Amino acid sequence: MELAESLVGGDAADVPAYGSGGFGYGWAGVWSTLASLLFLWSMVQDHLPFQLEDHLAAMARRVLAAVSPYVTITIDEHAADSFARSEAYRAAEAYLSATCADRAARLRAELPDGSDRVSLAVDDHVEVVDDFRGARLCWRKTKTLRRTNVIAWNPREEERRAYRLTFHRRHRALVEAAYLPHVLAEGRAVTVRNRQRRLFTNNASGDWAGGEDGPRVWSHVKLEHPSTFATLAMDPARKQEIVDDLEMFRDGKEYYASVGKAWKRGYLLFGPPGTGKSTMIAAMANFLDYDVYDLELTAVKSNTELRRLFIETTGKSIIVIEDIDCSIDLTGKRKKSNKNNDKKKKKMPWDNDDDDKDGKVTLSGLLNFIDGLWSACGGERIIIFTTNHKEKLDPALIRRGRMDMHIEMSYCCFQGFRVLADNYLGVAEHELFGEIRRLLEEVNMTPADVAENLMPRSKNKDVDACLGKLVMALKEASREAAALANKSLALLNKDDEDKDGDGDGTDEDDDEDDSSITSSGHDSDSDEEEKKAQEKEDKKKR
Ligand SMILES: Nc1ncnc2c1ncn2[C@@H]1O[C@H](COP(=O)(O)OP(=O)(O)OP(=O)(O)O)[C@@H](O)[C@H]1O
Ligand SMILES: [Mg+2]
Repeated sequence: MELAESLVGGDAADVPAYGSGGFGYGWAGVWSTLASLLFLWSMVQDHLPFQLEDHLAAMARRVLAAVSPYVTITIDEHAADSFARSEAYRAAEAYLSATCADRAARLRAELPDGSDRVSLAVDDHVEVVDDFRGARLCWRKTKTLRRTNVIAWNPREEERRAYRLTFHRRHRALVEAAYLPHVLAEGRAVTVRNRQRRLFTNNASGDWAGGEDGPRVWSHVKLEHPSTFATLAMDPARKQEIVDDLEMFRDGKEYYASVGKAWKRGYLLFGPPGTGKSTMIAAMANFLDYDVYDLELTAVKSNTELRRLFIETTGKSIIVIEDIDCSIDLTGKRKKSNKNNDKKKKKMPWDNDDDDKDGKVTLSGLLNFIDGLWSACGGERIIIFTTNHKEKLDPALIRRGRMDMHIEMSYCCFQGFRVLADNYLGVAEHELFGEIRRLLEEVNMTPADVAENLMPRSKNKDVDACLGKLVMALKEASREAAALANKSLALLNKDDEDKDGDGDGTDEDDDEDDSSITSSGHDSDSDEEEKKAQEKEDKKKR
């Protein structure tokens, strides 16, 4: 309605020649008189001072508005004092391209920035008629040259473009209340359908220097990952559950509003490396048609920066933090140096910082990012964390409401293998399938490894050779697993024998082992205390 209100400020002077445009109200005489007046007007225009000319033009508009049964609404390309294209203009353009372009005699082809698809728009000064609930609505794109004494670098800056919507005044209420909101909604939907999706990454805060349109906190490239749910290898029932959940989210705006929940949803993807967590994110983005914001948390220096990054994301997007356990100090305390840490471990922003110093991302900052008041602004956002070690994550971080759905990405099952075999080799059945099923039940192999084995080595897909290669790899993995199991068993037996030999059980090593097991309870208690103390400290700072 707000938009409708603002749009209805247009004048009624630019009424097109409806005698030929299809309105047919028998005003031919009036229009021909007007045409003569306009001709006369253009003749005298050049000889009048500016002020007088403007005055006469305003008067002519008033006279015309009084006698004409039509109303014209103008949607300018640029709102006053703005360089950016007005949203209403873009929506009208997208709406007309999608709904009325096929009726236009003259079209203009454009290749929008970063898109591969040519878009067709109604050309300047071409009239198209739209029907809406029995009302006929006439659209025309106009282009006038702005009169200015300033010489512009770019001649296009001189042009003033606008869409003019003309209709009979009896439809005015309908247009304001229903048609304009319809154009806006449809136009936005078309823009979303046609847009090139983007993959964003956060810039280091030192590079946030402001441009004309504000600081650039994110940079982006085209999102071109080809993964879909059809190509994702996993248990089909679980896959369907995820698809249903995503659909429910995407279409759930009213539902979320009705239950008083912010329109956002969190997914935790966990599992060993190579089981398809990142692939799943791409499949989700492709399914929902959302942008992806890949948040590199180690480049964020403070909770304030984190909030800023969130505010700068748009709706219809997935915000991803990969390997969350490696990106933040989940205990809220300072990390101890640990040489045995994961190979993926990244340098933390607080590594060289004093703990008491302000300016670092804390667990509570991250919790607020996901679930605080700010997280609700804008809506329609999905937040995804991935991890190889779910058990390392703070329960507060992954509780329902923050991470609503926990999805385990696991080793390749037979159903998953079938998807891969179909994708990579185009086979749905084969005599080796039975053996592969049996081996997959025995051995843990990631979908990444299965896929690599199935990948043909030449253009002529040799299905037998590829499946044979997989069988060999599975057998090899099975042998290795058996050897490892034997080795572990032998070590355990040796340990038992050592203990029996010691008798008193006061071996130093034993003590150490025991303490690491029993102290885990104590450690976790003191961890808990330290975490609470840290959170209090954070709150105070804020
Ligand atoms: N479930 C799967 N379905 C289809 N392809 C998969 C699947 N899992 C892995 N792959 C293949 O293996 C490659 C690696 O997978 P991906 O990067 O998604 O693993 P990941 O779980 O994110 O690993 P990491 O924990 O190391 O980040 C992908 O490019 C894809 O080709
Ligand atoms: Mg990954």
